Amino acid sequence: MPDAPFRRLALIGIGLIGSSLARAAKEKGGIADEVVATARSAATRDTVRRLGIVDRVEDTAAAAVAGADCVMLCAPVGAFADIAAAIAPHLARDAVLTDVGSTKGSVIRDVGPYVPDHAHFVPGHPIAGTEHSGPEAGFATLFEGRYAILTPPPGTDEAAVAKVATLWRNAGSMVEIMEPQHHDKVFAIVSHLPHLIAFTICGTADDLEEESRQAVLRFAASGFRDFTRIAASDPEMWRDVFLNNREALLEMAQRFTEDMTAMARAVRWGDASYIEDKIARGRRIRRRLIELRQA
Ligand SMILES: NC(=O)c1ccc[n+]([C@@H]2O[C@H](COP(=O)([O-])OP(=O)(O)OC[C@H]3O[C@@H](n4cnc5c(N)ncnc54)[C@H](O)[C@@H]3O)[C@@H](O)[C@H]2O)c1
Ligand SMILES: O=C(O)C(=O)C[C@]1(C(=O)O)C=C[C@@H](O)C=C1
Repeated sequence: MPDAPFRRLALIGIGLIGSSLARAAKEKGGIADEVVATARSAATRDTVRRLGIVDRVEDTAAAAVAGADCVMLCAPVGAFADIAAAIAPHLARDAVLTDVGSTKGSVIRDVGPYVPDHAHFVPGHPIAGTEHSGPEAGFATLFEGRYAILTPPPGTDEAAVAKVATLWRNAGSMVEIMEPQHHDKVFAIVSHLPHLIAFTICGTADDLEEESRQAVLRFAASGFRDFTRIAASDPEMWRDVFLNNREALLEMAQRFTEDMTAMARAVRWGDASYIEDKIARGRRIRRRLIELRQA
């Protein structure tokens, strides 16, 4: 097992992402010698105790961070400001505070002001997940071969950034450093908009009158099924992502709406070459993505 960059890791919130990292720490090593966790509800804390995936479960975030040299926020991003306010007075000297939130500008805005001078703040985002949530949904290999993006504010202690990078590399990820605004724009198009579209198309189908709806479910082929996989994701997490990447998401949604209107117009007027051209472009993108993954 590789040497761990941290002695004690405190996970604040432990669902799919936190529990996957806890499992990776136990099964792969190289993450932290000891993992402590807390969650908002007693039921989740009991589940985590029963699963035996961490060394200790604490009832409060303040108790979980005491004596930890790494604290990772793994709750929905809308809860980060309150969590940061609650844990700030309990952070150890030179503790590294990081997170896994899907938005980065909002996390820097909400958490940054609470970070005491004696601690280091290294925002992060593992680009790995599934449509499942909760501590039972995690697995140790989730981060393998995936990117982990870090968005440290200017002047962040380089040793702290290096330690968080080592943690993610040992979990199996490729680490990239990005500007938070650039991150939010990129993930608005490759992650947040696709989820918004999936939730919306399922809603559109569900709004159809009862008879057609039964047909929709009965004859749902893989195209619609692929959307329902994404649409099965956690409502609280995605509500927070949308509301905390509002500007970039609205810009991408606007561009998408314009492109969809153009496509609908081509269908209405029978513009075969426009339609074929757009479909061929989608196909090229899919092929390029597959080639990149194989490289
Ligand atoms: N699911 C994904 O695909 C994915 C991928 C990358 C990053 N993320 C980010 O990771 C974070 C966690 O997502 P997840 O998929 O693990 O969610 P999840 O729903 O599986 O788990 C969230 C956990 O946070 C806890 N929690 C909620 N509010 C809390 C609070 N106020 N205080 C303490 N704990 C609280 C819940 O009890 C649960 O244990 C989110 O910020 C999300 O944006 C998710
Ligand atoms: O694979 C999935 O199901 C995901 O939704 C994972 C996914 C994504 O959109 O790619 C979702 C949210 C993240 O912040 C990162 C990854």
